[in-house]
Amino acid sequence: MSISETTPATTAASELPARRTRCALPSSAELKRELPLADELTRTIAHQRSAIRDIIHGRDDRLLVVTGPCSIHDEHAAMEYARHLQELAARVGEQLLPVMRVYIEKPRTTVGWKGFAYDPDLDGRDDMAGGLWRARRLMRDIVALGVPVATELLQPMTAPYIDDLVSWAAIGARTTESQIHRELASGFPAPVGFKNGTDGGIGVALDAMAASAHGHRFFGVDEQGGPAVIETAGNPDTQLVLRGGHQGPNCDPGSIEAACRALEHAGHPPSLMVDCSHANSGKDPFRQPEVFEQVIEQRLAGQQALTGVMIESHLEGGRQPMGGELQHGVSITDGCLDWAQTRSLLLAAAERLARAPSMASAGAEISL
Ligand SMILES: O=C[C@H](O)[C@H](O)COP(=O)(O)O
Ligand SMILES: C=C(OP(=O)(O)O)C(=O)O
Repeated sequence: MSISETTPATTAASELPARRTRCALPSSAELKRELPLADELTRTIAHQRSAIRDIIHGRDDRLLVVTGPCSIHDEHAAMEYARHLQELAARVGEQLLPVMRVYIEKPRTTVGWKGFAYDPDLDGRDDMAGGLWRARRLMRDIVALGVPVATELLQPMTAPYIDDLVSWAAIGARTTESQIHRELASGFPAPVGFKNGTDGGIGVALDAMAASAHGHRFFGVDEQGGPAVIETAGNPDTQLVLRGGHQGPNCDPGSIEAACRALEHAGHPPSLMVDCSHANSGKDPFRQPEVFEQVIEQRLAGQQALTGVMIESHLEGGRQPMGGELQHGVSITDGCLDWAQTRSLLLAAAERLARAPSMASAGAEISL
């Protein structure tokens, strides 16, 4: 369902003021009080973040695997996926560190459904208070399974509602160049991946890494919801994410080597993630395994800069339009690879990496 189907733009333009307050929201401190994190979960998340930092900085040679739906739209399906990932992680944990995509906001090229945090009931009412509450509860339930959570940081105001739950965050291709998102990343308490721009240019992501490594002061909202000057320390744990661009993919060995040279030139560590979806797969979700295989081949050939991979994956493959009766476990945004194929792909990769002499875990057996 697009926004234009729920809020007629012509009516809004002629009968409503250009901007108005629709309703109040709880502050992030209030939501965190309503849905608190137990000390044990806080420790689990600290451990997950530290494991991801170790991978990004080359202290742990496992492959970080950020996998999960393009967007969350159904908590039951998301929990089903999380339980599958929990089971798989126990089998591949020596070689791979699976992290679940729990994307509650979607950047749109023009207009469209903006995600679970905005419109959790998929009915155009935009119950954003309910969306934040349900998103926080869902992330907490997923972390309680021991599955680390990844998300995209899009609207700076939503981050404080979930920042204690996320172990890896992305800044998307449409916002990597934005100063506001670099400031946000500079104070985010977990590693952050910057995507290359939609045109394929990696310069904006390298600049973003440099900008977010610095501390910033900027206009924001404090935990109580009041206007405030926010001060950040700078985030040293950032990573380039290659997602392809208008000219096509950028995950071949030549592009990876060029990206490594550019990282080195900009003074960043040689560590990057390949997004198997988006322009790297020509937006065909079923081509993600080819891209994934390219990453594994390069790792096995000694390319240690490839520290992470991203897959858009759901219980079932493909995508479906919004509106009408929805099929369980099928994406309503970008097409996804189905869980069965995702599972086989990850088990086979773990098996191959386990046999690679350069891996710390060489020799470990994966039961297929
Ligand atoms: O990953 C998701 C999409 O590619 C991104 O949100 C843009 O979507 P759109 O082009 O359908 O708006
Ligand atoms: C929107 C996404 O990606 P990108 O920013 O690369 O388009 C995404 O991963 O959901």
